[in-house]
Amino acid sequence: MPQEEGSAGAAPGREPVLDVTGLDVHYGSRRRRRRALHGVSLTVAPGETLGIIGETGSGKSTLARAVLGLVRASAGSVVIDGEDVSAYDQRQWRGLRRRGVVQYVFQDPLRSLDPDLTIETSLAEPLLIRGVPFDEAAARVRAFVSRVRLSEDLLDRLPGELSGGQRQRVAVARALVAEPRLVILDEPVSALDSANRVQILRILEELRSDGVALVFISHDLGSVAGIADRVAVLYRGELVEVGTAADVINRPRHTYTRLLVSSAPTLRAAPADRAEREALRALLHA
Ligand SMILES: Nc1ncnc2c1ncn2[C@@H]1O[C@H](COP(=O)(O)OP(=O)(O)OP(=O)(O)O)[C@@H](O)[C@H]1O
Repeated sequence: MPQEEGSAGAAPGREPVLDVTGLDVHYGSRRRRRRALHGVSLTVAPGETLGIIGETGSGKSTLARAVLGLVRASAGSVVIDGEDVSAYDQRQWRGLRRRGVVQYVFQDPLRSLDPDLTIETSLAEPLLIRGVPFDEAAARVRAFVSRVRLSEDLLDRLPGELSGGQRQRVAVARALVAEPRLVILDEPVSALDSANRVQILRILEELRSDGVALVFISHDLGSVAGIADRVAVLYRGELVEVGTAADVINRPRHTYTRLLVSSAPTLRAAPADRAEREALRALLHA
């Protein structure tokens, strides 16, 4: 099978930051055991953004959790920045997180931010944990705040005193301030209005030049298409198609991808009509 169809390989010659091979994840036990991911393989290179799209229940969050060590895989391996983390215990995971190698941004920024810490403390924390001296951390926080287009006036506030868009910018800043190698963003713009959505996507686009690898998860192909170098399509726990964003949109190969593209009219000059979408759905469920 050609590589682009089912395994998201990084560009040759660059050591991947994330290398997932043959990942299986199950939930439940015995008769309630259910497979959530099957045979997922992907890599993400430094400075690359991989978009992962799929409908609700396709396994996107499970993939993120497995990469972050929050659920245990039943088969396969996860290598982050050259370290095989598949068999890490809790202590080793704590060490990896403390070093700030991998960061996570949730759809709801309140989950990424401690409600009792000021924005300044939240942003400084990842740096202080890594041993950056206080004055240097404060200076880096101020520089980063302007990169994510937030006013320094917000630094003294609590997360509850910010708008949703401001909070998500803080969450993105917190994930990136300590220069991680890999950031996983799980539906980071889904809860935002279109102006804030565009702003966050622009900020991420700019920060990519720092060489961080981004995994951008969404159910919406439209949100991912503008930012991802490559797009991986997850369907019922399996990667069914991987390619450049342009290829996936203009030449979708899998029936499910064709349905996704046809359901996102802004992506195509001539959107599919209802009859075409019905026909694709029938084919998918045949
Ligand atoms: N803790 C859990 N226990 C049992 N089953 C789970 C658990 N978490 C997820 N699942 C199941 O695993 C499958 C994949 O779920 P997952 O949350 O990864 O999908 P998703 O693509 O992120 O969906 P959404 O877009 O709705 O967040 C679903 O069938 C879901 O019901």
